[in-house]
Amino acid sequence: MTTSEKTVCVAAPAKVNLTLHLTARRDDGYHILESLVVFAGILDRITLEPADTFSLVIEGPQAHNLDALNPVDNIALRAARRMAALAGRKDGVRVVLEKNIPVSAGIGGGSADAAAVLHGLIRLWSFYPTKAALHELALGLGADVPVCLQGRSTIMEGIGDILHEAPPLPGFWLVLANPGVEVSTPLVFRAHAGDFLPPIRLTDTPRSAEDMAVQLRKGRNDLTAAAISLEPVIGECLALLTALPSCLLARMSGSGATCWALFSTEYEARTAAKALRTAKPAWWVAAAPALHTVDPFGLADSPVSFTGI
Ligand SMILES: C[C@](O)(CO)[C@H](O)COP(=O)(O)OP(=O)(O)OC[C@H]1O[C@@H](n2ccc(N)nc2=O)[C@H](O)[C@@H]1O
Ligand SMILES: Nc1ncnc2c1ncn2[C@@H]1O[C@H](COP(=O)(O)OP(=O)(O)OP(=O)(O)O)[C@@H](O)[C@H]1O
Repeated sequence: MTTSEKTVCVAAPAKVNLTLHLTARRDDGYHILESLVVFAGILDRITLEPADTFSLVIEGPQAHNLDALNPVDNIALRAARRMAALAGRKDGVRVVLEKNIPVSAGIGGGSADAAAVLHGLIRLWSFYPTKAALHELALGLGADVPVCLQGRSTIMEGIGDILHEAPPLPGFWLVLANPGVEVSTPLVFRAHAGDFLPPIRLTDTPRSAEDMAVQLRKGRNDLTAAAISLEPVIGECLALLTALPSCLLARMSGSGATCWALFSTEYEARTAAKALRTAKPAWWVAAAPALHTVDPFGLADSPVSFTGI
């Protein structure tokens, strides 16, 4: 655990939607969805230090993509302020964010950061809100924050607020590829044609990565066509991932543009990632294991870099 007397270090792993079925649109514009979510060993890292005021420092390979954002609008800082309000605290916290996850990429980087801040402040402040209060705070920050807070393979329903434990899943590896375009989640939802089909769930507990891929193949990401209509390069990304040797299945995550390819082994995933990096040197490409249960403090301490490089 990277917790000294004065600082807490927390991991914020990327979220990956293995399926994303939209089943309805609410009057307020939000969509009812059903999604099988896992986490991948690609992380932002957050360090929290006690301070009189709230401040944020962003570093790491993806930091420049947040340069234009006013720090007070950063979801990590918003999460900290709301937690302080819930705790009735008058002091602040200094947040250091190591940004490794691409921004506006469909793999929940901001949501993961927010969830990590909440975990970290619970520890730093020894403040234990009720489960209901914490869930409400998380959902108020964004639809993906509750699942990130949960930090384990989950079937997500409602607008992202209803969470069920996923069936036991096998170990597997992912290659994540982002073709270098930021995609706005609201714009992708808006571009969705509005046809709703029933969700396709895993029928049996998958015995292997291959078995899981066979079952997932019947499932969908219902935002794919909308995202491709906004950024056609996502179609190319999916085609290249699908064609990688040993790839069992490729799909888009969330509202894109990041797509994933599923592999049985680390060796296959790393070999495929290397080939894709050679073909597309300007893209962000990472090989990562699926993490079925996230220990946000233990993972932050991991000697493995988990930064996607
Ligand atoms: C698409 C997913 O990434 C799947 O995991 C999430 O549902 C999106 O989660 P998120 O980025 O945390 O979403 P929010 O920040 O709450 O919402 C951004 C925008 O996405 C759209 N949105 C989001 C979630 C949802 N269930 N229905 C929606 O229509 C809304 O237009 C909303 O204004
Ligand atoms: N800490 C943060 N990390 C990333 N984006 C942030 C952060 N704070 C605020 N944002 C803003 O949030 C928006 C969405 O960013 P994020 O990287 O979370 O998108 P995403 O991966 O598509 O999320 P999701 O998959 O949950 O829809 C961007 O406009 C970005 O400027």
